[in-house]
Amino acid sequence: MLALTKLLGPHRWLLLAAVLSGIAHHLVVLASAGVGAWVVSHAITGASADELRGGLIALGLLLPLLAVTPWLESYLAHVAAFRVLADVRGQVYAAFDRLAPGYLLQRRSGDLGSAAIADVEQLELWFAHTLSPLVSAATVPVAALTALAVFHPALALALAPALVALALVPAWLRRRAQAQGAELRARLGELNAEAVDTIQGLRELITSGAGERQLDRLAVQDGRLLEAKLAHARRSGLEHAVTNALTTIGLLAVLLTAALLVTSGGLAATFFPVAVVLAATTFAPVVAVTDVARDVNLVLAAAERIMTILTTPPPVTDRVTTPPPGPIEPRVNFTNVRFRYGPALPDAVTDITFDIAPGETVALVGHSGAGKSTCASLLMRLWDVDAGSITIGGHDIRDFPQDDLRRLITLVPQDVHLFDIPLIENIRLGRPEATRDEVIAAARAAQADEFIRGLPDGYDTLPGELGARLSGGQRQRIAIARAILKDAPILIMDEAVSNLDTESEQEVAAAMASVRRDRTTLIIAHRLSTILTADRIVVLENGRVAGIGTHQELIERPGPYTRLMAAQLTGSGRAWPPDA
Ligand SMILES: Nc1ncnc2c1ncn2[C@@H]1O[C@H](COP(=O)(O)OP(=O)(O)OP(=O)(O)O)[C@@H](O)[C@H]1O
Repeated sequence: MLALTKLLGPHRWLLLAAVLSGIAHHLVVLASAGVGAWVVSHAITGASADELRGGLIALGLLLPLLAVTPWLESYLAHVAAFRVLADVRGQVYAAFDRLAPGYLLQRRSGDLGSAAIADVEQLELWFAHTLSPLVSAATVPVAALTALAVFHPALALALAPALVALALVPAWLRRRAQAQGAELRARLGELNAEAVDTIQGLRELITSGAGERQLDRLAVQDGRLLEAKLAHARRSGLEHAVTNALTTIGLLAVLLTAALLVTSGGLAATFFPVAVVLAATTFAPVVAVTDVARDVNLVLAAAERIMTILTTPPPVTDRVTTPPPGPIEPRVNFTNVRFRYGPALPDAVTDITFDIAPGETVALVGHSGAGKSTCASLLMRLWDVDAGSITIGGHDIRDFPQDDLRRLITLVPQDVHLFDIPLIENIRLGRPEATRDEVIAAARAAQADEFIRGLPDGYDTLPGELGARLSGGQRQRIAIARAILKDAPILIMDEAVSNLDTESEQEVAAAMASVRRDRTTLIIAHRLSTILTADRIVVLENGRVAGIGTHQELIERPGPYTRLMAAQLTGSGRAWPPDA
């Protein structure tokens, strides 16, 4: 609950105004019901118009408030809630940005989507529909009990046990409710993740004939969610039944006590309806809050998931605010770098030492899991090294603010993500202020201009409309165009592993040659043709450097490189030596 108030931020005053309007509303209901019952009971016992005037005037004043206060409460609570929701969503996206990708890689994208959208939406229930009724439920009965005690203390005493019992119901079921709330939100997150996974992997599922099995997995997740919902509904139903029973018992107790008091002369008969109406009205805010409070466990679970994201420390933090002075020479040095992904995990890379001279292209090669991507991630400072150092132009990369470091480096990933905005904007992500002509020039250099012009709307085509119609090679050329446009002095390329057709491969190779020109380049290389065009090759084996040199130097020494080449050539069915 404390976490929820922390999320309020500057909107707490608006919510306080909503809460005060809610209290005012319930007090007005209480007062008008009491006064109304008083007027009616006096009217039927023959009171004169003069005697009724005070009550009627009070009713006349109370009626407009009866309409205005609930409207005000609902309006202010919703405005506050929607503003808080927008703020929290912004904080969650900012946290994703801060935590990417170290934390995000460990969570499934559907589950994160669920946290960013559904969990945040769930907070509306708390801010717009629960907080104000909760405060009213705590204050209004006290006022009603006081009013009843003024008529006769026995009436207040008759009502009090039911009210106390009602307040205890949520506490009685709290632990069960909390566990169910956490379970339900987690199951929903899992189902979301499974659904997103299924949609993203549709092509693989269809081509591998595994669609049915995936549907079964989805059904299992769905079943788990259903079970969690049923458990939640059972507890919620029990709470509802107990609340109803206690309300009825409380009302009967007041009725009975009032009747006994009237017959024994302890209470004027005209106050009998007033007492009963007051007692009935007292229960309204309590019942209203137990109604919404039944789902508060869901809100608390959602808030906890959100707070986990907001409070997770980022994998890297800036230790400086300004970059080193002067021009930075694009020379990269890895010196005795060691890194592991978690305290309980083995080293992913150990004692890595190599350098890339300005304008040089170094290819990182090695078996899957050898540590190639880890080296590239460390250079981009997605994680910090555990030992050793990485420098650019002689400056430790930790001595650059992250934004400045990432301006020096551009990445062409294996599988480029295209946003559903026109292709021209997708390329422009490399440099948002670039003109259309500059974008087209970059696309031309990346061998992407021709195929883009061939699309229905050319550069204005939306990738979403194309579905999966852009090939891997075409996507990669768009990423290369982005990189050319960004024009950073250091380039990291993660070459696609999947096979491109020969034509596509030649076009990608030409695009790569164009983007590499005059840039310090680190390529995670998978293709022989790429390896052969590198100035030098760094061979990684089990997270360690197993050889550095030109292709010629490396093939002259039988070792990890020759084994790797032999394995690759056997796989591709090509003859050895490759450069023959
Ligand atoms: N996010 C991660 N969390 C934990 N371990 C990881 C993570 N990423 C990589 N590893 C581990 O670190 C080691 C190096 O992996 P890395 O991805 O750098 O290899 P790679 O040579 O790039 O492989 P590939 O060619 O298959 O991408 C491997 O043992 C891998 O299992």
